Amino acid sequence: MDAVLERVEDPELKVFPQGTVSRPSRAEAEAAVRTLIRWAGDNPTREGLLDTPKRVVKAYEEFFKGYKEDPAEILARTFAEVEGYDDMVVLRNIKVESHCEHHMVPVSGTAHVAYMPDGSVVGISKLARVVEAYANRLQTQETMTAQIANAIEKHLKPKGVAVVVDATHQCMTCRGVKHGDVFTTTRQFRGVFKEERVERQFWDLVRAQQPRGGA
Ligand SMILES: Nc1nc2c(ncn2[C@@H]2O[C@H](COP(=O)(O)OP(=O)(O)OP(=O)(O)O)[C@@H](O)[C@H]2O)c(=O)[nH]1
Ligand SMILES: [Zn+2]
Repeated sequence: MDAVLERVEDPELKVFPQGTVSRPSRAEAEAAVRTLIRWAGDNPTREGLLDTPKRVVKAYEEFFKGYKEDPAEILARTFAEVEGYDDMVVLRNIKVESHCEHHMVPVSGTAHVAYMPDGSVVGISKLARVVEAYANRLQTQETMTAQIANAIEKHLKPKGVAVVVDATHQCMTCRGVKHGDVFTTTRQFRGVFKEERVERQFWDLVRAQQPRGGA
């Protein structure tokens, strides 16, 4: 009989995304990897595979560390001393390494994140950290894009937010339909970024080819 997953608040986790379930032990997670190795048709007790469950579980800790990160905390510190700076802040080409919730295989790409400050600004690295916090969880690209926009909107309360994610899904390139080179683009424009003029300025900045390392 399938184990019944009960919804519990794990004290080790700071964030409780919808449906968070009781967390198995490391030994249980390693045993699950041994099961998958046997399912693939190999022998988990042979020398080359002996330490693999340990490595896979360690890798999972890294891939899914976003569940322990709290975007509210990441965006908590803002700076108001900006000499009245009142235009958009755009971070282009933030690296995105994620895993799709349907196949748990890599999704790789980039995100462009912008916001229109309303008085104060946030440390720019924090925007990249918010992208990572959601990328390091299981979700669809659409969900991740909306989550990033929602977090910035909720915690920074800017005049607007724009998030564009461009990514390839290995579940489409390495298996299934096997269509390589397909990029999926998802976008969320909120507040003033819904205005055509502001959206155009955003795209102009995203597409601007500035020399790297230049002034
Ligand atoms: N919308 C969306 N779909 C995704 C994302 N990641 C993976 N998918 C799709 O999720 C779908 C799952 O479809 P299913 O029919 O349940 O699974 P499947 O049999 O493995 O599908 P195929 O990939 O077509 O072989 C597939 O079409 C995937 O391409 C994502 O981030 N967003
Ligand atoms: Zn997938």
